[in-house]
Amino acid sequence: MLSKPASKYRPFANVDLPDRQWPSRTITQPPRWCSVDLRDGNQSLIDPMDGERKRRFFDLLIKSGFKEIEVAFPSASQTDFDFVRSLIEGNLIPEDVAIQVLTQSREELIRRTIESLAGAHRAIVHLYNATSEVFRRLVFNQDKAGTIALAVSGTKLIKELTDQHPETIWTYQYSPETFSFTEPEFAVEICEAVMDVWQPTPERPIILNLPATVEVSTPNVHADQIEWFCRHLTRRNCAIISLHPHNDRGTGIAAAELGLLAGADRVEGCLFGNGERTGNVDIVTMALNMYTQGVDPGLDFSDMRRVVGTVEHCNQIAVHPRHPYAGELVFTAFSGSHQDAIKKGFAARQKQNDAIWEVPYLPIDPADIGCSYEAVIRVNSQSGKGGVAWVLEQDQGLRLPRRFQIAFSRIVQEIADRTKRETTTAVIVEAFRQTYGLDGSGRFSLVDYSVSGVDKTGAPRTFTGRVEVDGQTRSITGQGNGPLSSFVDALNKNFGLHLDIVNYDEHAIGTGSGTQAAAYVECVLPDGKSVFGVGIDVDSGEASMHAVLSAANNAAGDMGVAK
Ligand SMILES: CC(=O)SCCNC(=O)CCNC(=O)[C@H](O)C(C)(C)COP(=O)(O)OP(=O)(O)OC[C@H]1O[C@@H](n2cnc3c(N)ncnc32)[C@H](O)[C@@H]1OP(=O)(O)O
Ligand SMILES: CC(C)C(=O)C(=O)O
Repeated sequence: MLSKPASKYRPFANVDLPDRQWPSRTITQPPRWCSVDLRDGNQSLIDPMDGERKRRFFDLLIKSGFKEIEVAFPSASQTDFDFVRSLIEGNLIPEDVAIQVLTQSREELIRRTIESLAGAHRAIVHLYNATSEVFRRLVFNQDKAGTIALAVSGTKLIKELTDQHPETIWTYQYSPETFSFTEPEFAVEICEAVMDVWQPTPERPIILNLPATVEVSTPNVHADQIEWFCRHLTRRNCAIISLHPHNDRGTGIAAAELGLLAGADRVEGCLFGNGERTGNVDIVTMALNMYTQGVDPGLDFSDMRRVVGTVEHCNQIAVHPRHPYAGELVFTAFSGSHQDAIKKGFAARQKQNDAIWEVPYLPIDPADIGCSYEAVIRVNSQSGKGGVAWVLEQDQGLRLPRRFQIAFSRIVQEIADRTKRETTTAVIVEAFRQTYGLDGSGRFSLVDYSVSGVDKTGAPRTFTGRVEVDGQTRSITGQGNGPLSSFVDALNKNFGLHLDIVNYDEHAIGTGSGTQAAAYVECVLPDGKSVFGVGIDVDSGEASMHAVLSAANNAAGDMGVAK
């Protein structure tokens, strides 16, 4: 018989909320953020952080603008306890930052937790116990009353102990752990019981943290759960509703965003989504998502590479190269049509000169998080002319005319196909220099020359010069209306070429005393084929002569030039 794994699972029951309000709301302000990297993130690591790594992470969180940071589970280990002490005794916590610590509802653990906080200016004591039916039955062997009693007894003890230390500004946080699969009525009931003990006020609210300890439903169900909870809690104005989504179904961010629409005030999560199993909600992504909607998240990730480096060091886990906003490849397009659109977007941006960001395929300006535009386009066999042209412009300041781009991109495409790997900037530049003789590899080189001046009769101008071809110097002359046409005439006559210039372009490279000129020519041959040439020189006249010679070198390869 075929096994049917799907029959092992039950669908998640929806919340009864037909008049839900959240779908028609938008996020217009950031939540209160709380980083739980040093606790929930830390407890998921193969090797939990030592004091040095915790300290580096803590400093990063402060720099990034977090005002609430869960720093430890002090009763878990001496390392965690000592870390809390080191922050307090070392006076390392800014006045406006509250450190948060987690504890189970067990007397000895609570006492140790409060002990760790002695002397803190501001502290959030966070108590949890699991409330869902399956945990009550399988893990705690407890009924609902017993589960409430555990939360209430822990809250009473914390109240008693914190009341003995009025020098600290205390906030109390309670988490009905496994909220995401707790009966909504019971979640409200247990939180009300905890509030009855703590007696929060609008001025001194309690934090009710509603964790998706395991993500078990679609994000809309999570939003319904949060809205239902907010609407049924009797003293809503005395509570900060906090979210703590995990990412088991890969929709932690969506759940958190919809949870905010549903009325939550606060979000707990980790940078880059570290955490148990598939992680906590990723605060970096959530914050930058807000950015892209014109909402200032109130967190600073403007030096993203430094943030990534520190987090990788502390967690000893690499941030994925495709991680939203932060991955090293997220601003890089390899494919031709993406490159084309990005290039056009940047060109339009230079002209439009306003503050609105509108570059196709780039939801955020890389500069906003400290990234340059250099890596926005990289070239491989999936790339097109726009990508190759971008690389040459960024690296060499060259702005190839459209038909020139098409011709050169075929050469790059051939390299990419042959090597079957990324064609780096260095390889593209080298291929360009070689193809157009900028490296001196062409058969022809111009030794010296002069062109007769214009006279009043309009007589043709005469090119007289010496050209080295295959190691031998030859004197040549030719006539034309200008320097270029007379040079072309001389080359055609003396070497059996049949060049006809059909396009000419030039532009400056750089500014000031280092300015150079780049000149591009396209010539057609008798068979209708085009050959291209480029010349670069401080003098624009010289640049154009070199461009013609470059085209001649390419034509010579094609035509079997007479010696
Ligand atoms: C969803 C979350 O992230 S919750 C946070 C989880 N984080 C951690 O567990 C990391 C830190 N934890 C630890 O270091 C240890 O678990 C400690 C120090 C807290 C406790 O260690 P131990 O005393 O050895 O207990 P153990 O780890 O086996 O925990 C299970 C016991 O705690 C009880 N328990 C679990 N949660 C709670 C709670 N919130 N309140 C009271 N008791 C609890 C269980 O019922 C079980 O009791 P039992 O042994 O009588 O059956
Ligand atoms: C303790 C709680 C908030 C938790 O970490 C979880 O439920 O994931």
